Amino acid sequence: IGKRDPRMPKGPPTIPILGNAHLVPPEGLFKQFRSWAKEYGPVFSLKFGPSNMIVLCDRKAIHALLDKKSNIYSDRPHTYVGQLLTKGDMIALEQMDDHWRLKRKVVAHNFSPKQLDEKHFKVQEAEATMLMADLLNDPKGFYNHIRRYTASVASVLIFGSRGATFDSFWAHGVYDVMSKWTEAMEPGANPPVDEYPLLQWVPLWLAPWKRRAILAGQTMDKVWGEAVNRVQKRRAHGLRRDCITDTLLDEWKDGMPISQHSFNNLVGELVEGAADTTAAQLLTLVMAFAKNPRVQKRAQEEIDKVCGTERFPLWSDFKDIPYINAIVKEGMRWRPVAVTGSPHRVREDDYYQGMLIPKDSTIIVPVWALHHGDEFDDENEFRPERYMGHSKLANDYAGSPDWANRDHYGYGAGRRICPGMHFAERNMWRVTAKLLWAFEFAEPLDPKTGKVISLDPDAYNRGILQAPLPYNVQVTPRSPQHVQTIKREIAAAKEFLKPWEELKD
Ligand code: HEM
Repeated sequence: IGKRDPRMPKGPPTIPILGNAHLVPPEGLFKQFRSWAKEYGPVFSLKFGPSNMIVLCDRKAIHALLDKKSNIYSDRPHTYVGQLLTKGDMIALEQMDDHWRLKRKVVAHNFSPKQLDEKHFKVQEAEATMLMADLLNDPKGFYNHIRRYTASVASVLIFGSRGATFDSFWAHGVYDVMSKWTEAMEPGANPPVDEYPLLQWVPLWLAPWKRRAILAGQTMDKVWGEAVNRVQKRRAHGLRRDCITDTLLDEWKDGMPISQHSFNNLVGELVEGAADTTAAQLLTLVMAFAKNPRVQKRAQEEIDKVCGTERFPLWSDFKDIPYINAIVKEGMRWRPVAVTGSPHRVREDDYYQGMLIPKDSTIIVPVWALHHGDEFDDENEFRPERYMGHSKLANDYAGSPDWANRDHYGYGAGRRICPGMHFAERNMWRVTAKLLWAFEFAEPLDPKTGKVISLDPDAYNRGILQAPLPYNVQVTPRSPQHVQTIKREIAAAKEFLKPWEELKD
């Protein structure tokens, strides 16, 4: 046990029983992947007791395996902690079976480019106007205003209720779930229970990691149970709203093809997928703007030429303001929220360039390590210019056979690639363009000395999803004309969002 099959890709030397388990740092495994790739080659392996992990820090290998052989590379590793947390009901952790296909279809249909560009965009536009209004009224609260925006857009589309302030259940509920979820699931934060199943029998009182997972699951059940209850209560009063949960409840009125718990988690998971990840990337961008006035200036020059001060940038300006797309991509490269991607599992023995990839190996796309490899000059610099040759959206590159030209791996790869990416790309483009059109972002000043307080670009939370820890920036409107234009649009945005106002009990 713990010994590497010599036919497998190379990796760090193993010790009996543990294999490489003793080498996993309690945090920062995502950075360690880069060091190991440099030492053992871009496709390397790790042993955790009897289990195998294959890390693909290599564009060509990702395409050859996850994209081209997705029929065998699209399961998920079994996770005891994930099971404790979700009771098996979570699309992101499920095996590639009929249950997963049914759920994936719901997501793909509701968040297709067509649905987004013909229907949902109006919600995104109106909420983005409200975000600008929030930043005008309370610039210091920008951190939660951005988190409110992403949660509220998702809650409108999914539950038919907006979170007008961060205090609203519809805005903060998802963050209550996610903070517990990401801590409980961080690679390295739990004992290797999947490799040594005996650990499952450690009693609860001796296993804080188990208690943490159960607690995270209880929070999840409570929040999504309440969300669905609120929808059902509203419907019992004859109030049907235009949203995904109502549509599914109508469609499945004669019987659900999944359990109630699975349904609650499915709709909840969509808000989870949408809110925290997108907010993390947007908060990364705001920090990058404050630290890089040059980037803001270049973007604003492009935006001003197209929009002036009289109107906001719109999605229809996408082609005319190419720097915004480059900024969004550079944010995904520089600080990808899913630092180690989401693990896949291979169904059968396979070979890559003569190396054995044993059945049931966990396959990792080490997103942060790929994005900080030697192919990027000054990989620690935030420099959108590196993406100026990539004028398309992420899905165009992910679906292309030209693997060498892929923009980034922030949404994963293969058949499990993020089904919310069309939604995320549009959210990020819209908000980034509008924020830069309206505001200047600068690092904060020390009130006593008047000196600039430099923001720490590495101050991120731990966990499988990493967002900047709360920080301060100065947010200043660019001109009175910009302020006037925002104010002019607020009434129409509020009116549009009225049908999704939160109901009072
Ligand atoms: C910037 C925003 C986002 C990022 C960076 C992101 C990233 C990811 C990644 C890395 C995966 C795993 C892919 C893989 O296994 O290879 C994933 C899966 C998933 N994402 Fe996203 N995501 C984002 C936004 C969204 C949105 C807006 C939604 C929902 C509308 C969503 C829903 C999902 C779901 C349901 C899965 C699981 C798919 C499966 O296992 O089949 N995500 N996402």
